[in-house]
Amino acid sequence: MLDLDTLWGAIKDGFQQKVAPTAFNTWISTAIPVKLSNNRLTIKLPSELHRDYWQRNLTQPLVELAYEFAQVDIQPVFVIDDDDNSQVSTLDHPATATSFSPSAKLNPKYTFDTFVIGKGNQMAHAAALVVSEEPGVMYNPLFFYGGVGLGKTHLMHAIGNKMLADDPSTKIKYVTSEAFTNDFITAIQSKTQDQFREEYRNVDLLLVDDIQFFADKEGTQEEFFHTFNALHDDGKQIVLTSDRLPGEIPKLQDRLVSRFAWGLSVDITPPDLETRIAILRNKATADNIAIPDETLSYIASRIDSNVRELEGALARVHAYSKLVNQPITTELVASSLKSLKLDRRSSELTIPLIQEKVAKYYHVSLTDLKGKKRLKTIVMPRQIAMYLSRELTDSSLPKIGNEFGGKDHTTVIHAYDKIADALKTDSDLQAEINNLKTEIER
Ligand SMILES: Nc1ncnc2c1ncn2[C@@H]1O[C@H](COP(=O)(O)OP(=O)(O)OP(=O)(O)O)[C@@H](O)[C@H]1O
Repeated sequence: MLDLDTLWGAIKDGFQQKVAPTAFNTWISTAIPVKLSNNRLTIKLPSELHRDYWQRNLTQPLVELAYEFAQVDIQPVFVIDDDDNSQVSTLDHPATATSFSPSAKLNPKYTFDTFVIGKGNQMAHAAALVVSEEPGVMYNPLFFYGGVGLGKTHLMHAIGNKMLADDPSTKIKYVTSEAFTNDFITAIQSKTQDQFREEYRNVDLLLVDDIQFFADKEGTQEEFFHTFNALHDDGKQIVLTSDRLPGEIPKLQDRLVSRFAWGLSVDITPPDLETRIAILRNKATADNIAIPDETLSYIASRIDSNVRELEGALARVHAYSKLVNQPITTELVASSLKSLKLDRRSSELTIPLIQEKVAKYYHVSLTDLKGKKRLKTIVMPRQIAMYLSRELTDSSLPKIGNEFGGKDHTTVIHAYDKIADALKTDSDLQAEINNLKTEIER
């Protein structure tokens, strides 16, 4: 008869060989085996964070180590120390050790307080606030769309954080669409669809990030459709984000598109200069970085479309100033951005440069490249130039559209998707794009 202490001793020895000492001390030494019955091994962990880590990274090796030692398939069950409500999902479902994405991995820094309101996001911000105060009533679903790094995730988490602050018992689930898909696949593989449904339908607020990755995933869309309906019927709030409007997501089922239209869709556009400066100033204060106003303006003027890059630039400048042991000044920033090649994307790699190189490469005139002619010999280079503009610069979709004779951002998305799709199979095109990239980045 396999005894708990002997088994755990062997598992610990095994982990000692497998993982680095710090990891061992952090994750393994803090775990306490509680019970072994019917091959179910109950392990007590200090926090949700530990449990998430175990579920993600250590469950498989644990099962293997136990098998190696005792030739039994154990099913780990994690409970959290000193929390009576922490009887995690696996306990309620003795037949499996399936683990889905943890419930509310909200970033505590993403709150309404830390969000700077500007022209491009004020509507989104207001809608988010309304939803956080009266979830499931006004805008359901709330759908944020817009380019990368513009604060969609931040606002989504702010809603969750506010609801939790108002009522700590609120049940919230935040996942990316990929995590939803993975959970769904796990549920099918381990025949735990009921548990999956329980996880996703028994919440007050469901946040799904980047749903453009649902494109092409028929089965997942089907399941999400039912999840959506169940929550909506129950008056539970749903918040979604995507880089584009639902109708522009390729192969997104019509019934989902129409359901998403029940609520409110708000776009977030890149912040103007004043907002960028305010974001930088807030961030500098929060991180205790001493930096003159004119230097903040300088950084904000160099990076003009993506808040994530803006914050990244500040962090790098800060690190650089510590490295060279000098205070942050505009001169220091200029040289650090240069040495880090940080502003290359935004300053040197411009859309006009890309257009010029592409036009030359395919022997078409710049006017035609930016114009409206539908000749195949022109359309293809135009789409390639749009694709490269999105790949190589930080420009927003509307900005790219503008640079191509005032085209709509949906035209740019279409061009991008078309080329990205063709690149998967067309080796000639791959070679051409590679040549062009070398040409442009030279
Ligand atoms: N208005 C704002 N005020 C303060 N911080 C902001 C603002 N907008 C964005 N940020 C910060 O910029 C970073 C990127 O934002 P976020 O991750 O929310 O972007 P996103 O739109 O979800 O991007 P992606 O499409 O890549 O997921 C975060 O650190 C966020 O806190």
